[in-house]
Amino acid sequence: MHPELILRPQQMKQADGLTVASGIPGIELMRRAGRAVAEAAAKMLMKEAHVVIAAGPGQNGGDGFVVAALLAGQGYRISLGLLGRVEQLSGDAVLAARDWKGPVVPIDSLAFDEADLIVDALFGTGLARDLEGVARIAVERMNASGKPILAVDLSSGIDGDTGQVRGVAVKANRTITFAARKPCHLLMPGRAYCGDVEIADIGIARETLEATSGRLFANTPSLWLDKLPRPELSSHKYDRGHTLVLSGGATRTGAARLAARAALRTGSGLVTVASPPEALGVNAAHLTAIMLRGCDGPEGLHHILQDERLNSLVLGPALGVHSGTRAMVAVAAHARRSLVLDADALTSFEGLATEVHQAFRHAPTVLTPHDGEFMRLFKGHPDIIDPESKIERAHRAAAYTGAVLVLKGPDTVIAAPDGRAAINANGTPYLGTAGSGDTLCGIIAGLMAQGLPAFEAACAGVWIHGEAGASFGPGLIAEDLAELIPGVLRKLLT
Ligand SMILES: NC(=O)C1=CN([C@@H]2O[C@H](COP(=O)(O)OP(=O)(O)OC[C@H]3O[C@@H](n4cnc5c(N)ncnc54)[C@H](OP(=O)(O)O)[C@@H]3O)[C@@H](O)[C@H]2O)[C@@H](O)CC1
Ligand SMILES: [K+]
Repeated sequence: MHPELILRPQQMKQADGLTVASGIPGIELMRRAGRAVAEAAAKMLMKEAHVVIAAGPGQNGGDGFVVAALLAGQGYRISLGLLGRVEQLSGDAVLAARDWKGPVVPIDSLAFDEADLIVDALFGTGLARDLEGVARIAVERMNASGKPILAVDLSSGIDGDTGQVRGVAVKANRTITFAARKPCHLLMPGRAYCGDVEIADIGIARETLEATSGRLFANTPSLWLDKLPRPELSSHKYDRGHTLVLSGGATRTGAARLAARAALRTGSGLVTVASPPEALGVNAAHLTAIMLRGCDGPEGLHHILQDERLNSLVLGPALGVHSGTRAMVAVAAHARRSLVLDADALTSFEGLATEVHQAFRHAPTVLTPHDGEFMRLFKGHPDIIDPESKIERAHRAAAYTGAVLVLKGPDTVIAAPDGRAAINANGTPYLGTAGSGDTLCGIIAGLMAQGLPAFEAACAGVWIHGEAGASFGPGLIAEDLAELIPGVLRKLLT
């Protein structure tokens, strides 16, 4: 399978159509889909177990009929309930329903409480509106039963494209999807509702999936591994870039050091902390391999950047929310180095997004807001903050600023101004700890210092950060993260 591919519902429909046109009948695809679900169900069941199948009015329901026939043939006890009437079915679902020789009962008479396993085949990618009435009650009863639920394609009630709940949705333990993941398998809350997702190959060719999938990906190493820097025998530290991290004032210096250490651990050949004069003492007391320079405001930064070897900058963590920070961002953007902006560097532009309109299109720039920072930065720009899809929000912000957007959260989305986007899925709740975001900035800047383009650096950085956090688990603090980076890189590079 191709884990980086994601197909939006419309694109999946297109891939399905092309496959049928190439000579594989739709009912054959449906039978393969149903077989994959039946195989997964059988692995979850004892012999002669009772399987309750909720089938919907479309092709997702058709898959449900295939599952029913296959599992009945293997000796399982099946109850199948349909939303609507058999005569109302259309397309391949009609053929699939003919294969099922057992009774079809109205969905509201299904006894979910008596199931050993519930198969949710109510709605898939064709969900068109919020669940109401009988459909809504069926989902609520499934969830209330406490029985294990296996979803066909996706949890019914989840919007395949945005991952949002349409009124109510099935809390599935597991989902079998077909050919490729859909956005809802990675975006929250859909990811949580779908449970463990398995991709079943139903014979749709890779070329077809690639031709229809567009520029949205799952953030897996296959996206950027070939671009990850690998030092050669003849490499010199100066070949591996020089990252500059701006420090906050005397009582706010830790964030910059966290970012700086992460950049160094990620392979930036040299790293310097640029510190306000009054904070030089405290920074000096805590730095060893990382260098230190005094930097007095925007003019100081302008002066330091006369050194062309400083090729990657981190600006924002603990810098303070004020016009001085905005001026520093302007100097950095003007200097045309790789740039990572986070925290105060973003919040200082609260309500002033027009000041960053296309500001970053001349140099590789990555903005790393969480939802709150994103909303503050683009306040007054409903076209950017209102779309329901997180991918769309990130896309629009990237196009507006000319920067790569890392819209952080449990389902971090990375979007480039050229239209590429990736959804990350390896994050861990343990990353929600003070200083974790500073470390992420340092990783991304460290990768850009070594020549990785902004989008790949952001994707790789988010993934490495997630992997580092997950490898530690409970008790993780930001100081641990930088020390975990070598282990993650070792696995990627060897
Ligand atoms: N693509 C592929 O390669 C393959 C796809 N396959 C399968 O097909 C699935 C997609 O099938 P699909 O397009 O028929 O959509 P599906 O999700 O069954 O729902 C549509 C039906 O629900 C109805 N409806 C919608 N919303 C509603 C609501 N809120 N409340 C009530 N009703 C609502 C809607 O009615 P309408 O909107 O027309 O009134 C229509 O009747 C896909 O997920 C996968 O499982 C596999 O067989 C293998 C190959
Ligand atoms: K479903």
